[in-house]
Amino acid sequence: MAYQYDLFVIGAGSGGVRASRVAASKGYKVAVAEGSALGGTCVNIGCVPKKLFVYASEYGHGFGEAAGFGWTNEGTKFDWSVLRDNKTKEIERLNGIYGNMLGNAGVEVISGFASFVDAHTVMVNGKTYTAERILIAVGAKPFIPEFQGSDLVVSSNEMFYLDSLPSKALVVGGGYIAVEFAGILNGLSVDTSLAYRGDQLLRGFDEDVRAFASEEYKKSGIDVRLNTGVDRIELVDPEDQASERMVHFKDGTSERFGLILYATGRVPNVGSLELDKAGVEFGKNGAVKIDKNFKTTADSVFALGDVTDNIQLTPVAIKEAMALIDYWFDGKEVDFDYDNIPTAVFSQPAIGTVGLSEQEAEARGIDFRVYQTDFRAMKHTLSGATSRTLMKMLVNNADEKVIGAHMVGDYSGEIIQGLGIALKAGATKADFDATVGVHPTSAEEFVTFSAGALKERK
Ligand SMILES: Cc1cc2nc3c(=O)[nH]c(=O)nc-3n(C[C@H](O)[C@H](O)[C@H](O)COP(=O)(O)OP(=O)(O)OC[C@H]3O[C@@H](n4cnc5c(N)ncnc54)[C@H](O)[C@@H]3O)c2cc1C
Ligand SMILES: NC(=O)c1ccc[n+]([C@@H]2O[C@H](COP(=O)([O-])OP(=O)(O)OC[C@H]3O[C@@H](n4cnc5c(N)ncnc54)[C@H](O)[C@@H]3O)[C@@H](O)[C@H]2O)c1
Repeated sequence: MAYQYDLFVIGAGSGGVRASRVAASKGYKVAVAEGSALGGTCVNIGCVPKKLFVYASEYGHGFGEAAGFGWTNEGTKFDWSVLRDNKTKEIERLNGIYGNMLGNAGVEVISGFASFVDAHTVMVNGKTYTAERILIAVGAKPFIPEFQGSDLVVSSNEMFYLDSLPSKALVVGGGYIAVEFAGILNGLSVDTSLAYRGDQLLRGFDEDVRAFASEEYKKSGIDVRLNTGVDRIELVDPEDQASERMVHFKDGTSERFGLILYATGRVPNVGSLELDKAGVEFGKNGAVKIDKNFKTTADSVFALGDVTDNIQLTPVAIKEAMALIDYWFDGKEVDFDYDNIPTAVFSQPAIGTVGLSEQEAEARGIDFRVYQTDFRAMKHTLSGATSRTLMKMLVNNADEKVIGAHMVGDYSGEIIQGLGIALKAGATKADFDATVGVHPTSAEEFVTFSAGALKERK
């Protein structure tokens, strides 16, 4: 049967743009449907605007720290609307670039939300389109639990377009988005509390990293409240939707906040797709089920990125798209390596991590040793800040390979990228030791770990 397209992609985000652009450049007739702005979560309401906000908030600490270096800065002021609107202009510029990129590659961009008619047909704005293959790349959306007053909170989506900044905010959650936005708000002089229901922030990260980061967040001015749950939320003035919110915590205390951000996870964005019409099965939270070649339970339908609820990172969605292209065009079975994916949390201080945590290495029964240090970075000898940097490295005793590297401190995100290459290449502790350091940096600690830094493990 003849189809209108070789490939129809649903969602022009990190994975969808890459898959459609490369497939078109290799000769496929491709269309992509996008219901919102081109570029998806990362470009519009994720990585990019978030990082711009992080830069903005770092100045909040920077002006104070500059005094120790001789600067006087009187009368510094922050105007939220300037940051928000300059950010939006930049994002609109990127939307245009994405449009051009897709157009130049010959991809037809269809504006609107798509849903399935069958395993080879989708509908957008009442019009049907047929394709030999369909790729689901619709990403994820914020999950906010339902409780009394849950309509009075915002998700990360709204944080990028707030009319004004509150003087006092509560962030609920303990993952990437919670700690990143707590840092942003705190740096922008908002009195910020971070409430997490568990014992420690950042579940899944190395335990030393979690504890160290948590302490550093406190030092930076965030009111970190662990084992803290919200019972219900009310408007302080029930007649005024814009009034402050009264948060009643589970321990019986109550407190007013101007803004409450819920960063309590993200779930696959499959609500509008009508997956059952295509015979596409999904599991927990709507995660589309795929095999190792990204094929769903329908032979003509594939899925990748956040909608599969695996590792929710932009470079992962992009690499998955490239692996799928290799499978389609070169018949290469996908063998995606989900180990050793470097990642950074752009909190303040930032966290960089690649490979195994100490707890993961233990759980895998590996015989390993740990080098660990924490120190005051040179900048802070004059800045007056009390913040410290943590570095940690795990080495497999069996083959001497470095199996994990972790850092909490300035530039962690930048530093961990290079270490990601080293781990991917199978570098040993001896390779690290043989590498000449870059002086004076924090990063050089990773090539100078000596026996003195061996951690005594229980
Ligand atoms: C606040 C925040 C900060 C983040 N920061 C980082 C970071 O610093 N680094 C990092 O690596 N990752 C970060 N992420 C995660 C990253 O954004 C995602 O992992 C990535 O965007 C996933 O790509 P994707 O292609 O799966 O989906 P998305 O980029 O989400 O794209 C999906 C697209 O599909 C569209 N869509 C949905 N349904 C339909 C439909 N029915 N029809 C047509 N279109 C549809 C959506 O509008 C969207 O544009 C962040 C996420 C958030 C929320
Ligand atoms: N720098 C980055 O690369 C970056 C930045 C932001 C987001 N992301 C990606 O986006 C994903 C989603 O981020 P996220 O922070 O929303 O999710 P997350 O899964 O990292 O964290 C969710 C947090 O909410 C808590 N939570 C869940 N349900 C709750 C409830 N009912 N009540 C109270 N707390 C609850 C969880 O315990 C957890 O701490 C991340 O896992 C990450 O992959 C990456």
